[in-house]
Amino acid sequence: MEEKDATPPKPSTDTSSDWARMAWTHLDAVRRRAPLVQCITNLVSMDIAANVLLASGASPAMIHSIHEIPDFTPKVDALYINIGTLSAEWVPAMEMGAKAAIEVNRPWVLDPVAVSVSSYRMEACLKLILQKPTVIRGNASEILALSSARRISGAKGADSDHESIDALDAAKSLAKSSGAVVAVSGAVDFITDGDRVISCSNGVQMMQKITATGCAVTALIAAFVAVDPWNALQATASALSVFGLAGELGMEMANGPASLRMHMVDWLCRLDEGTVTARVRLSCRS
Ligand SMILES: Nc1ncnc2c1ncn2[C@@H]1O[C@H](COP(=O)(O)OP(=O)(O)OP(=O)(O)O)[C@@H](O)[C@H]1O
Ligand SMILES: Cc1ncsc1CCO
Ligand SMILES: [Mg+2]
Repeated sequence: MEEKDATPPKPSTDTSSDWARMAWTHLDAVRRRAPLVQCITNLVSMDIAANVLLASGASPAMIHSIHEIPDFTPKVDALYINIGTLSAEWVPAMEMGAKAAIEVNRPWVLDPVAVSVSSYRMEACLKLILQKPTVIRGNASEILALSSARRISGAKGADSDHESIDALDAAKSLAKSSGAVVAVSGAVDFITDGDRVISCSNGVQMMQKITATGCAVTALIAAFVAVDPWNALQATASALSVFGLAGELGMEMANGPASLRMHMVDWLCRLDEGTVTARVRLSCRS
């Protein structure tokens, strides 16, 4: 990452236009500094996550072998861990990666995909959370389950069975118990550190019809937090809003989920200052 010490100026966040300006500042910093984001992520998400990171200006690396983590992870700007296609050989890599990132003071971000489907997954996640993730981003069902450390009935596989607002209290409580910023995605995204809550209303419903959009936005959060690690709450909100805005603009040109995916990635690359500052919809709730 170039200009390693140049963090974005801390934005004032009094009005919605200040929040939108903040989102632009973060996106601009990602483009200028091209943070290296290591992804230990599921097999479904690898392509879309890498393309979303590249289009946004970051540098993705899908590297997950325990034989490479000691050499590679200390050099990255952020680490992204996603348990979507968890199996026995991935767990040690995730634990080793999180430990390595923490040792060199790099942010790391967790996506607890389908945490409710098995005790194995829940236990793996709870153990990872002991390694102090900077951010946890999940859908409402995932955050509800993780916050209570219990599998919830009725939760589907990777998709949510709840509205994001239903998981807001759970998100606050998980943020307080884990020390992480917690983001719940959905029609409105909520981002909280346990006290403050930011809401983001960018995005379109059809984003749910593209597999691994949630995984991809968590990867993007890692890139945004890499350029502003001391303001993880704000950086996470910026990433969600920029991603949602790319979805809105993409939807204007799309015929369905497959073309939305393509246009969304194009828009992540094309977004300019005027569009971001005019169309990002972030606000402080608390
Ligand atoms: N109803 C909706 N309206 C607008 N945007 C939405 C809606 N539902 C989801 N999104 C957006 O889609 C993206 C993915 O969120 P979602 O909650 O679907 O993640 P997820 O369930 O973890 O996805 P996956 O596991 O498939 O990766 C987020 O950017 C979110 O803001
Ligand atoms: C569909 C699916 N199954 C495991 S991971 C994944 C991608 C969305 O989370
Ligand atoms: Mg998910």
